[in-house]
Amino acid sequence: MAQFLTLLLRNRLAAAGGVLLTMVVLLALAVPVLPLQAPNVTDTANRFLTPLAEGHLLGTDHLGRDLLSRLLWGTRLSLAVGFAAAIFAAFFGAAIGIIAGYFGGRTDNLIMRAVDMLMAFPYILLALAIVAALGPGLGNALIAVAAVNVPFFARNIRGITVGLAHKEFVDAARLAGLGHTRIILTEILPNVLPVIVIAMSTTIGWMILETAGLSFLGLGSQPPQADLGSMLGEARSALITNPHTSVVPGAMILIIVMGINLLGDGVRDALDPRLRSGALTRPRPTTRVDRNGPVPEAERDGAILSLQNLHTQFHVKNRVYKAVGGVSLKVKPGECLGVIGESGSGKSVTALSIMGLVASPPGVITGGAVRYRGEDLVGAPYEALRRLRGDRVAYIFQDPLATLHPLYKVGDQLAEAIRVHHPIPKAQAWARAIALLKQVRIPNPESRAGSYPHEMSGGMRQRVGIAMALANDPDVIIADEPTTALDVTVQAQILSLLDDLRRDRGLAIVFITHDFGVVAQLCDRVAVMYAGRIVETGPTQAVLATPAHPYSARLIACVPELGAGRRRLEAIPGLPPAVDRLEAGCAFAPRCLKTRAECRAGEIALKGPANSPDTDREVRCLYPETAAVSERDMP
Ligand SMILES: Nc1ncnc2c1ncn2[C@@H]1O[C@H](COP(=O)(O)OP(=O)(O)OP(=O)(O)O)[C@@H](O)[C@H]1O
Repeated sequence: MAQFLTLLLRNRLAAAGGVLLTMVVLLALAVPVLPLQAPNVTDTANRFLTPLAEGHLLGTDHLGRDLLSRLLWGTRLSLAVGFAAAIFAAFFGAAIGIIAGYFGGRTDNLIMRAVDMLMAFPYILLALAIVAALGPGLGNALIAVAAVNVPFFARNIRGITVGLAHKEFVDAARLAGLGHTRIILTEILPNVLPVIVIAMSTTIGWMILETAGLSFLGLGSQPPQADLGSMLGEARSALITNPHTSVVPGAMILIIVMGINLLGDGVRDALDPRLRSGALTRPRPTTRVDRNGPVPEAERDGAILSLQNLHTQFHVKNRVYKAVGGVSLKVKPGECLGVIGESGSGKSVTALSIMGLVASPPGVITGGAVRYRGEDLVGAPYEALRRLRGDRVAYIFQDPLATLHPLYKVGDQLAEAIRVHHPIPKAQAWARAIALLKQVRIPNPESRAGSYPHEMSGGMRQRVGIAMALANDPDVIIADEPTTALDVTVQAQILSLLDDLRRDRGLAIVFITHDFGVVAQLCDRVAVMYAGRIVETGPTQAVLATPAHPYSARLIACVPELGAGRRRLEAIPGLPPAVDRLEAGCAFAPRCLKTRAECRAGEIALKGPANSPDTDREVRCLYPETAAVSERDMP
């Protein structure tokens, strides 16, 4: 709640709307105790007094009634009716939507067709018909306004509920034997509640306007009772001669509706952090580039892909998340580079930055270069990146279910991936798709090519993702934890396939993983990441045997060893730092056992361990583990 309020208040417009609305609501609540004149007492001798007349701050209306008093009493009534209508509409609409979405089938069909019928009438006509049937009066206007808004809530909430009804946690509740009512109340409702609140916050203003509209037509509040709409209706005949009588209630409607809408938008943003961060806006086809420093010079080192001091950040409102803070990596043809580190260390963002795939907003590449065959890809035109993506540089993503299209057969998706870059006949692409499925050890590939992603197991989908990466015989594969969903036998087969490809075809692989076993098996070199930076890099066997950075050492000590007997696994105490609040010095210092004052001051360079003859090893530490040197020096 506190976080919600902080987010809401940070939005200046929403805060202004909130202040405006709170003032109006407080004023409306205080009306009975304010020293106001009676709102309905007529005084024809003092008709149409202008504002600031003696005893009448806002003047009088056509019957000499005090406008200020009528305005405040009318505001109180309009607010009460608007809020009540919104609550009724939200309650009944959400209940209908949840029932239709949860039970589905015939129940859904019956309810939604009835809702469609209601929606088929223009809303004002429907409201008029309801008031005509029930008779004029504010209570009936409230019912009419609530009724015409029920379909809006019902449709919205039904859509969300359909998506939730078969989610794993709802199925789990069902399997645990919970009844429908309990599931709806404990599993569905908490998930749709924010949507209901958001929908309410954005429709209350509209409902106040609709109620005012009915009163304006004489169908809402009845004389002498004042609400904002009826005041406007009565002032209609004097619009030209005494405009203040219409301006006063009109201005109040404007203030209320504006206040509610500004606050409503703020509530929506605060309840949906993805909207705030820009994650729901359509991302640009390439990551935004805003390089502050000079572009690093190309190096002639035989690397097919090299990252030079790459910086990628997320700009969310006034916060800057430094997800990648100056990463330099290189991989040669036929080489496999492992990137390892705790969750959140920036491995995936580094990988996505290579082809400009970090979503913008909120992602921005703020420095460095990414060179493929010497060409800098940072800020390269979209067409150039599109030609490389999936063809020369391919990705295997972490979550294959999220990347495969649920409505197309996997064979078609593979064929499409090929035909996007190589316009070959469909039949030929289909045959290649089958060959690829075979290559990634999918049993019965001819029939499996005709399966939809949901018909496959997690491991099979993962292999389809791998097949798609191999589809165009790329030069570089960037694999982001590609074997996590695979059992050890299939994992071993896939690793040996990748290994064969790099040896036979010179495929370069950047392999992101948490698994040291995989790194040891496949990677020539390894880079250890922490808080968006490389803290150690070197040949895999050397780093695993004698880690130089205390973080690498402790990370390796966390790995259980098969057949190593009983040994205490040393978890690393504490948590990785938040990348929007990185302190000066070593980011690992708060968790390190060897921290000294100088570790927390200034930049620490990535360089070869002191006294080490090994130029291929680098560590970002002032006091690296000495074993890194001494053991390697042993004969
Ligand atoms: N849209 C975003 N807005 C703000 N911060 C983000 C966003 N996406 C990622 N981050 C931050 O960037 C950092 C790096 O995330 P990344 O996904 O690269 O981690 P990772 O090392 O790949 O983790 P994992 O192993 O769990 O996949 C994290 O601190 C994460 O919170």
